[in-house]
Amino acid sequence: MTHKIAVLGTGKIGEALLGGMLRAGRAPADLLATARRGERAQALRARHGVEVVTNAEAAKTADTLILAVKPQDMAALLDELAPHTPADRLVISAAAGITTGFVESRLTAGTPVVRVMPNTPALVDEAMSVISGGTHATEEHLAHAEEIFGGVGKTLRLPEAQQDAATALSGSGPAYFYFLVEAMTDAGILLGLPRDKAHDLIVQAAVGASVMLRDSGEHPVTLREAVTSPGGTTISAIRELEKHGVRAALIAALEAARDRSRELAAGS
Ligand SMILES: NC(=O)C1=CN([C@@H]2O[C@H](COP(=O)(O)OP(=O)(O)OC[C@H]3O[C@@H](n4cnc5c(N)ncnc54)[C@H](O)[C@@H]3O)[C@@H](O)[C@H]2O)C=CC1
Ligand SMILES: O=C(O)[C@@H]1CCC=N1
Repeated sequence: MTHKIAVLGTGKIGEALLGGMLRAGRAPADLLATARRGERAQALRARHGVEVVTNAEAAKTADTLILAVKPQDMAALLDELAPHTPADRLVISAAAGITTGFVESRLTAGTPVVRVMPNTPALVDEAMSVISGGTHATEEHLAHAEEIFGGVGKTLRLPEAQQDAATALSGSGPAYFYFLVEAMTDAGILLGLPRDKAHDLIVQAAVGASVMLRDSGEHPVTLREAVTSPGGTTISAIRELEKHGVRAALIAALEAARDRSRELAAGS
């Protein structure tokens, strides 16, 4: 019997995962999706060729349920699923803040739950997915989650106590880089460059820097020092970044994201 995987709540991250599982070679017939609105269900069928069913149907039919609704919608979804979800289902939650304990407490006792924090580069198979097991998750369940999320990028196991921090770093992380690109493109406009050219210059600088960060084996400080010529342009820019407290701003920003993840766990 083939192993069926259902994505429940197929929004931005759910659809990214669905597409990734298809690219990784899973047959559309081995996947299910659920959606709240009819037009969304139709769009998912048309784009991915998967069956879109009710949450109850997904819980009855699939062996693995990936829950990708907003944290604020999780309690309602779990209440809907509980009567239809046998305890042998592997339940994977991708929601920020939501603990495995929260999910376990609303499902049949003994249900294995894995918490995963992916990110949107799953769309291009460059995701970072941080994985933690709940009370009843075995090595086999964790390996299965790694196999699913490994199809769209890298995976890393961390203790669940570090998931809120991981959410601040890698879950939200891509947004910080988009924000920086946006801001630096504005700087290009100020310096008189056309917007499209400024965008291309900054994006390629970001891609080049990212590949070097990943592949060179060098520390970021070493890489930055290699760009920073004595008496040159880069150090003039770095002085302004330090003067404006950009390092402190980033530390405070990620701390705020971590705190928000904790608040979401509390249901606010
Ligand atoms: N967007 C991101 O970069 C990341 C998001 N996440 C997590 O993924 C979850 C979803 O986030 P997004 O995809 O950004 O939000 P989204 O709003 O795009 O997707 C949520 C989807 O769930 C659907 N939904 C809500 N209740 C439902 C129900 N009872 N049955 C079926 N469908 C239902 C909504 O209609 C929507 O399409 C959140 O918990 C978030 O914390 C995790 C990592 C990264
Ligand atoms: O902003 C959010 O809450 C979600 C979780 C991580 C990335 N996006």
